[in-house]
Amino acid sequence: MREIDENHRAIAGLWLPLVTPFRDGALDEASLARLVRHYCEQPVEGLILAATTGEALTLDAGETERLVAAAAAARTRALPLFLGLSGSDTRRLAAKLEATEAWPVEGYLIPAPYYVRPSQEGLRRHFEALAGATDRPILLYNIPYRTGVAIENETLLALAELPNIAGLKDCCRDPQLSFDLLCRRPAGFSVLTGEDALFHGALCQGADGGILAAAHAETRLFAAVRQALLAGDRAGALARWRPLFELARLLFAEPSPAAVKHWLWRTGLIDSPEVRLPMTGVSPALAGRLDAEIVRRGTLAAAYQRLPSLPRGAERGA
Ligand SMILES: O=C(O)C1=N[C@H](C(=O)O)C[C@H](O)C1
Repeated sequence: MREIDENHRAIAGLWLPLVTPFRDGALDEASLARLVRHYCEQPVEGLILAATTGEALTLDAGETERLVAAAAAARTRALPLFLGLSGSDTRRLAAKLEATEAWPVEGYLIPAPYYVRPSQEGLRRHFEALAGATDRPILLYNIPYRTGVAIENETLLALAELPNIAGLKDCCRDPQLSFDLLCRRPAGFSVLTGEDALFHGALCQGADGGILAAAHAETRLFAAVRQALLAGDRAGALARWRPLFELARLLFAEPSPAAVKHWLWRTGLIDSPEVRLPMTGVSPALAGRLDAEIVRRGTLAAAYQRLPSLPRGAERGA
């Protein structure tokens, strides 16, 4: 049976897979520090560095290390940092995990191996080996449409028995499978959705939170959806969610994170919207829609003030 390490807090609430700012081809540490300081003031429970949104596959080892060090140094509160690590060679990935032992991160987000399409037994043994290579908590990441292989619920439940397999970032895009997992998961195994447009639905099914690139924008409002549900205010949650659903779709209208970076650039949080190839910047048409939405939301923010307020302290997280 799973033993929950007292040091491993349950992972819940709104987590942000932070973009990696670039300027003139290099890691932009000034923008990174500005971003981290900004999100330290928002109701987020943690940051994930070098995940999909962080364009991890374009970072070299030195840049990833600098990214982590700079983000950790910029924190103005004890905001947990998780590191995205991916790979399709179990031995090399375990070595990468060990190499980050002294880095200032609290845990890892690790997707299924991509391209090679292993069996469920292969997936189980892969993650068992990784769990054995660190004492830190690991969030599994099931995103079959990116990796080419699904981690099935039976495999997830077997892995959930390991003490440092702390939970799942769920991007299976099948609400029935997600609900089946939520019904059968052991205590202490967190499930957070990584499907931005499904955030409200996942919370209603019992998910613990979300890891959402779209929450770079309107962060407080994303957090408020969950807080309203926790407070039993279903109508308030839905009222807050409707405009966020449209925003999430807009920010994913073209391959992510180009739109998120455009938004952050236009709102002054990063100095450049640069992405690294093979990702490309937003099209002129999407840039126009994003700019119009940024302007429109200036007005929307006022409308939110008129919604019934949440219980005291609720917006800060559970
Ligand atoms: O950065 C991530 O990791 C995220 N993954 C999902 C994806 O791969 O598209 C989306 C989520 O918002 C962030």
